[in-house]
Amino acid sequence: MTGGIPVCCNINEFEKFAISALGEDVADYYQGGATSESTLNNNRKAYENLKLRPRVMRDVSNRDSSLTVLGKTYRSPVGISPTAMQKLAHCEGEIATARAAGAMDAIMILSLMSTVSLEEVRAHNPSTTLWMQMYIFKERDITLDMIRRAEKAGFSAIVLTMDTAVFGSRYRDIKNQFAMPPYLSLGNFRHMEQHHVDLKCLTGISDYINTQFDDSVNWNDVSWLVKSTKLPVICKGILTGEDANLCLEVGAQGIIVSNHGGRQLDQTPATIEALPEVVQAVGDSIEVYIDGGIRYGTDVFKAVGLGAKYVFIGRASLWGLAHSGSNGVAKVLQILHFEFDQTLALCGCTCADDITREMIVHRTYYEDILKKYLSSKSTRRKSAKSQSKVHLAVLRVSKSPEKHRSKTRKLRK
Ligand SMILES: Cc1cc2nc3c(=O)[nH]c(=O)nc-3n(C[C@H](O)[C@H](O)[C@H](O)COP(=O)(O)O)c2cc1C
Ligand SMILES: CCCCCCC(=O)C(=O)O
Repeated sequence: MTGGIPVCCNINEFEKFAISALGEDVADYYQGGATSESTLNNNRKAYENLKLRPRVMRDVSNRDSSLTVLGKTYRSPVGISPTAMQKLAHCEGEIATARAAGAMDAIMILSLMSTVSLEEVRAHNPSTTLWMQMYIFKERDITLDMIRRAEKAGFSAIVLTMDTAVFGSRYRDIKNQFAMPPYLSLGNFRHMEQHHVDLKCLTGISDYINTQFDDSVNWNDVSWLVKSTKLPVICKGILTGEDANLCLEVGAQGIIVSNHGGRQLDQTPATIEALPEVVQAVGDSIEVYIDGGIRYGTDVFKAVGLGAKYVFIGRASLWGLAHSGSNGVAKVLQILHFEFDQTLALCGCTCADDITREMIVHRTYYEDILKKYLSSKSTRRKSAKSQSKVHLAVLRVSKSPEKHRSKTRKLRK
């Protein structure tokens, strides 16, 4: 315990603490997903379904766990995805998250729906790499104005969220009648009265999104957005190869494979399941990143091994923020960084480029081997006599391993 706050060693402990410390409606808003929450749960399950095939004895003394994104190298292999209304978790909100990202050398994507304005977040964190998340509003001027403000404030990319044509059904929020509390406001919209009144209604957030966001948006609008800024545009919410190719066509510079943390369309694949299709579709023509369900350094390893150039966390950073503000977020990033480095070492890798496909297999790989092995005719246990002959041969390891192997093969026959 430090000052009554428990020390947390992993992301699950941060989550447990945050859930117990936050009000039930906020905890549900942060933790919950859409509809049956199947996608939400699958985002985690799919990582558990992937197993590591580590290589050993490969001199891993000189390791580098940094990753390079759009030509810039970051010490932290994990960045922060946009999450709305961070003052619900901590009084400093997005300012604290950005401070942690800066300290750990991680990218932070600021939600357009932040409780601190983009200018304030920047002013408090002049050296953090900040990307600005964007929606396309019915009133295009709102989007354009936000882009200009982000450019002026020195943000280095625009992240267009593409999976929010309409708002997902989050039954926990409906049951809780979740709305933004009256003491908070959306920092970027402070001068626009309408954007506050709407959010304080009982069905506030979903009504707001369904009335303000344009559900007629299409790839022409993405193309328009790409042309309307000098900043690189990153498309967030891509789950198919077809859409990944369209991102390329409209001139985007990055893709975030994301299902919005299971909060929008339910029954989509886990993001780690969708990643290979996207990577295969676009090859090296555009950088592909991922978020959704990342809680361990082994998850980062698996994502990078399957082709992600960088990895983002949403809820995990909120759990850190709720625990101890900026220090908590920094600690969460530190844990994931440490665990990723440890996974590299224990898998026989010194850097991300050393991770090979053979090191990551689906759980069924071992199930299939086991099934074949068990059903093969040669699985009958050898007689005690022939077993001990094999054992003796192993002990008498000859100088030539090949000679030794053929000897034991003969003995096994
Ligand atoms: C509380 C909460 C708020 C979110 N707000 C936004 C947002 O404002 N814009 C956006 O593009 N995505 C938003 N997301 C989705 C995240 O950016 C991200 O895709 C997702 O959280 C990743 O999954 P993870 O939480 O399992 O890491 C939000 C997610 C959560 C949990
Ligand atoms: C105040 C508007 C909330 C925007 C929705 C944030 C979001 O994307 C989420 O998943 O929640």
